[in-house]
Amino acid sequence: MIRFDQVTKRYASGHEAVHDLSFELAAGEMAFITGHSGAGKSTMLKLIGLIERPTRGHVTVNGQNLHGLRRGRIPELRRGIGMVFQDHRLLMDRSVYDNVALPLIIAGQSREEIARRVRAALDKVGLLERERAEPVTLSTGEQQRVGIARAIVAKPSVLIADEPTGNLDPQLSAEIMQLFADFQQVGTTVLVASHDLPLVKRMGKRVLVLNQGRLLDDWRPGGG
Ligand SMILES: Nc1ncnc2c1ncn2[C@@H]1O[C@H](COP(=O)(O)OP(=O)(O)OP(=O)(O)O)[C@@H](O)[C@H]1O
Repeated sequence: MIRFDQVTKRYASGHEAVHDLSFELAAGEMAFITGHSGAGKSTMLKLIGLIERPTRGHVTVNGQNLHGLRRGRIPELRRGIGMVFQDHRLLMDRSVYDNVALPLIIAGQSREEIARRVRAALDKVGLLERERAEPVTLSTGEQQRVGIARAIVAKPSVLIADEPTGNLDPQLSAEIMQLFADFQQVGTTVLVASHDLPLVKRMGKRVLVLNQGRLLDDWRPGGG
């Protein structure tokens, strides 16, 4: 689960990117964040991953209030959160397998466990056959799938994604969004920031609309 209680984020520049934002995403729920460029979407996701801290208010992830979370406990929190970025941030000189294995290596898992989990993650994103490939030899859509496999390989209970389809054509974008919906089906809490309003609407999930850092609308399927 993810909860924001009256969260404001003012950057050192003085710019208020998020203003008095409150919402809750229940465990296993999926939502999109949409809004104009600069509306605060990335900032919201950064607050969840503790890449940024709020100026005011509280962010709670999986029942844990991040306010006052000691630095030493941040890695543990991050293990429970899978993050996907538009530019996927893959290591281009490593194989697909090594890229996906990275979070598990950092977590100190055994080789056998890593092999089992990496293959399960690659299987979920349809790239099992490409584990030895280098990311440069893959298409943009496939590279994004590797980024998603890396995000979910440690079985996080929360998955957040920032414009994961930004560079993809409509067909590939729809497939990637469906992949996120599939992770929700198995119980993951999923929050995806996207500009692509037509695609977001087609997915039929909850939509949080941001405008200048404020929550303008909280649309739920079925009008609930
Ligand atoms: N580190 C920073 N320092 C100062 N201002 C920032 C910083 N990061 C973001 N901002 C500003 O905060 C506002 C919100 O930015 P944010 O990246 O959260 O928006 P966004 O909705 O994700 O935009 P986009 O769709 O263009 O990625 C913008 O005006 C941006 O310039």
